[in-house]
Amino acid sequence: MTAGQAAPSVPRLLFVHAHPDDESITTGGTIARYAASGADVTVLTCTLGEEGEVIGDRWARLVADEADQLGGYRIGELAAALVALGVPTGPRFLGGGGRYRDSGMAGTASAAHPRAFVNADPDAAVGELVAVIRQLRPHVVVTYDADGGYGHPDHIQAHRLTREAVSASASARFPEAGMPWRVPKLYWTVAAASAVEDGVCRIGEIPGGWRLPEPGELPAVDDSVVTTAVDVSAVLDAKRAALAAHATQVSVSPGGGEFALSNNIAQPILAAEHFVLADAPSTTRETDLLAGIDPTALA
Ligand SMILES: CC(=O)N[C@H]1[C@@H](O[C@@H]2[C@H](O)[C@H](O)[C@@H](O)[C@H](O)[C@H]2O)O[C@H](CO)[C@@H](O)[C@@H]1O
Ligand SMILES: [Zn+2]
Repeated sequence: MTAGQAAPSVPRLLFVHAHPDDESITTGGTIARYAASGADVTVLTCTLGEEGEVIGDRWARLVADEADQLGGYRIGELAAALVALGVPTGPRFLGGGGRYRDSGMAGTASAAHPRAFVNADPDAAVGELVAVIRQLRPHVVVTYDADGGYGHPDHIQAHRLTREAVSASASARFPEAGMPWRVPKLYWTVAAASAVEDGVCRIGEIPGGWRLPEPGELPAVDDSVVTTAVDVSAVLDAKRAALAAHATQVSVSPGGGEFALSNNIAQPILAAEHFVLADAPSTTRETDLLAGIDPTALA
């Protein structure tokens, strides 16, 4: 083991996300569950979220078109969210904080920024991610599916770079990035359509100004592609607290059953989080990301 490496027998999971808030929105319950179980959990965030909108008036002028301070502020939100999820090591950014900038939603001018994540040099970014993987030696890596969950360019970029880095980590590429490490399981975080539909049906009273999603409006995948359902019902308070920590991006309803982004579209806080195990048979069905892995056999 080298400095910063976890003990061999402790399960190690790496979550690769595009912006501060994604870790809590899509995988907050899973992070909290495995952290609470004693696993070594790392959240790697690719940008600072500089191009986000801001909920409320207090910090509205931090946005990119005004003070352009939102990225720094969101580091603090991410730190608080990770405390709520039980990740003691705090925020960690691909290439170091500020290396890559939030590219903005598809079709926006911010994608032209030289540091925009979508403009990252693929070899450089993959090499940076390989170095993280080889240092952490994760048993599980989680990121988005090829569509980035809902098509955000930074999410799609995170998928592409993570997929290539997981493959490269096991190869002789990037010899300066440490000893090769084969990641046993690579997952995409997804939202199972049946769970989303059921959750939306259960939404009761919502805050003024929010609205219910239109049928099919929330990102979701057909249940048939989902390989893994992780029960997070025991850690929903931690997930709610983490969502609330991202207060410029996320609002949680007073009853705690729903959240909304700055678009004020109510989304259910689900008791299960769903994943697709990359390159696995579509018939795979599991309830544990670590299924089939013996950490003691993986030094
Ligand atoms: C969850 C997520 O990926 N959020 C991103 C996203 O933010 C959305 C964006 O501002 C959109 O215009 C709003 O309607 C929506 O409510 C927001 O969630 O894109 C931002 C810019 O790239 C990013 O900072 C934010 O983390
Ligand atoms: Zn995002």
